[in-house]
Amino acid sequence: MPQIHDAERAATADFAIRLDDLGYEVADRPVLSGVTLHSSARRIGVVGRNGSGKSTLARLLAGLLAPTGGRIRINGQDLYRDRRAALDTVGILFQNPEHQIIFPRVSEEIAFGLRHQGLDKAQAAVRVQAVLAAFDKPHWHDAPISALSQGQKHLVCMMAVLAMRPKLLILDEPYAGLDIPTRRQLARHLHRADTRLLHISHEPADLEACDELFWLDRGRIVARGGPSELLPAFTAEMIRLGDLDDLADLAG
Ligand SMILES: Nc1ncnc2c1ncn2[C@@H]1O[C@H](COP(=O)(O)OP(=O)(O)OP(=O)(O)O)[C@@H](O)[C@H]1O
Repeated sequence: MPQIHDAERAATADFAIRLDDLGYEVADRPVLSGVTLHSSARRIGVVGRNGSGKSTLARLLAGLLAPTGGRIRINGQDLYRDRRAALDTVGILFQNPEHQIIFPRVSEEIAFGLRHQGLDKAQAAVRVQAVLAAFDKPHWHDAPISALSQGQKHLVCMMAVLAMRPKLLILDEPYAGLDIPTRRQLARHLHRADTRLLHISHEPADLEACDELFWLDRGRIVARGGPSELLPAFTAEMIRLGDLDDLADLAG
């Protein structure tokens, strides 16, 4: 039905990621070069092998790093310069929950970002209870995070980020090292959440549900497309590379 199509387009068109000729250098060495990516898709995937620049791209998108060249706009905003807008716009989940978690108890960890967003203590407490209830974990309120498993720590990070109601959630390989049931459970929670996703991974299976994909190779976007065309091509190339005996790429 064309009306639904138009309505869907209008709903997604109001949120856009625009990267123009983005570059990032460390000590004169390019990590990302000439990255141009425009998308209003609800679930965007970025696939690339180890060292292709994925985590750097995630941090740039979240406004945690400043580009050394080009321009990034998320919803028209420069999130590196406008930290307040960044807090309200983008959440990020990292590979390792230990890099994200600061506080000893679950409720404190979830409340932290909310207080930064400007909620007072009572408002944050209400939001913490609500998110714990939504994930069926009210009994985790005072739980010491150090006693949780790796998968449970990932879930705490996810709850803390989603409690802030980001418009865009960036996933930087958050499922690495988790078993299949845990990955599937976390993925199900995420897909229920009312947020756009930008999922970064070297694992094609993580990205099958994306609407639009970008292939990052040696700091450049080398292909763009839907999962059914791009993921088989990526997998074939990874197998081809894996069959070579050349480890030069791992030398850094
Ligand atoms: N601050 C930095 N200092 C030195 N080198 C860096 C820095 N940040 C990134 N790099 C280099 O840039 C390249 C891309 O790193 P990045 O972590 O973004 O890749 P990645 O695709 O996320 O890799 P992986 O999948 O292995 O996590 C690597 O060669 C890395 O060593």
